[in-house]
Amino acid sequence: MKKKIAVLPGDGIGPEIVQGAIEVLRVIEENFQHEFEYEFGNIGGNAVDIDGSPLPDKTINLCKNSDAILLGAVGGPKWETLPVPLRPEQGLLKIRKELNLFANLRPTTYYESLAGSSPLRQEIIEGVDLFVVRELTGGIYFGKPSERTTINGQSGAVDTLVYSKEEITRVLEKAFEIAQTRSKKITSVDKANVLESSRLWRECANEIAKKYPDVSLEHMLVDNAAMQLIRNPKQFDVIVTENMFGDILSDEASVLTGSLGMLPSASISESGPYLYEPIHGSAPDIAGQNIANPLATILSAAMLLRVSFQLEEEAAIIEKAVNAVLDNGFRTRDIISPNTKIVSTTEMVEEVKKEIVAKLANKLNA
Ligand SMILES: NC(=O)c1ccc[n+]([C@@H]2O[C@H](COP(=O)([O-])OP(=O)(O)OC[C@H]3O[C@@H](n4cnc5c(N)ncnc54)[C@H](O)[C@@H]3O)[C@@H](O)[C@H]2O)c1
Ligand SMILES: CC(C)[C@H](C(=O)O)[C@@H](O)C(=O)O
Ligand SMILES: [Mg+2]
Repeated sequence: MKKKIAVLPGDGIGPEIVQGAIEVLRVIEENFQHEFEYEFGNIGGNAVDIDGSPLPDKTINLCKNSDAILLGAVGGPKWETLPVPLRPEQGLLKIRKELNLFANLRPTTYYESLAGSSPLRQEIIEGVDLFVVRELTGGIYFGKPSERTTINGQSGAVDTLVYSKEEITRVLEKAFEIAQTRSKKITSVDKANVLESSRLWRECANEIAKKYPDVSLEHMLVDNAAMQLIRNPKQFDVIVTENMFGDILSDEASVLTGSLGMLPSASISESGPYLYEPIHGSAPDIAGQNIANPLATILSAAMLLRVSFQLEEEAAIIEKAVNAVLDNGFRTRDIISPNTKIVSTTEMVEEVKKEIVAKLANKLNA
């Protein structure tokens, strides 16, 4: 099968981790007789430098004409003082909006061998398996006005949190569908004690819940949810929430697995193409040193195979290989713990590739 993947490495550690994920995809191609075509595009700060825009038209066209998109991360100090339209993050927000990627799926899985890398006690995180569904194209990230202004003669600023019923409903529907395939429990997170948009969100959730009688719905205020995620994360299965709450809670959830460098994501629309990226950023503090953890991006590539290309076996073998590499004690610095072996980004990628090949050989010999 020939499929086209748009590859947007972005900034900071983006190119290093995306390179790793592509190498893993190539091993899958060779061993499963697939053919993927990779076409590269600029996004973020590098696109500002090269094309004068954080999301050039040619990148949008490339994405629209591909079967799936793999993205690294954008941003960095170099571009922080640019005018808003030229900020790297604007490129990311715009591609999400252009492709109508309204639901961002962020699974958080417990890895037994990483228990020692989490600041939380093993009994708290053991067996955690939660799935954040984050609304991605609405809310305070996109509401207008968003600008500097004058308030009572003083300089001020305004951002606008706005949601239509349709925007809320479609992401909630998606979350209920996902919950039906898992343990049939949803926690809808909001701030309905304060925000009108959250009260609408809660109403919509209650309405949709009637269509899914097999799924149990609970509501939780976001401040409590942030605390419960650390106190007792195993109470959660699917968490559905609006854009900014989902951004914050999913970074928090990554601590349960041991590191931000472990969490993949898929951003989906009604029609595709879908976009896959790690949940972390461009990590300027460690960029260019070959020490970043490539596993979140490799796991994002696995999600791409599963969700966009329906290649379940191929996705699963990548995930199993990642597990095995961790079990074998290989660690980038962010997940180091006693009695493990520190490896570089490229060495970690090599270990994952070796494990995939070894697993396939074992299967053949079985
Ligand atoms: N999706 C994206 O492209 C995305 C997401 C978040 C932040 N950003 C951007 O990234 C830049 C840096 O933001 P930040 O520092 O707040 O967040 P960040 O996620 O880049 O980094 C936070 C911390 O986690 C570490 N980290 C992140 N990914 C890692 C990995 N794969 N391996 C090892 N350590 C890792 C970093 O070294 C840093 O200490 C900003 O410009 C921000 O806007 C982009
Ligand atoms: C870089 C930023 C715009 C982005 C977001 O807030 O969505 C990031 O934090 C993420 O989680 O993908
Ligand atoms: Mg984020």
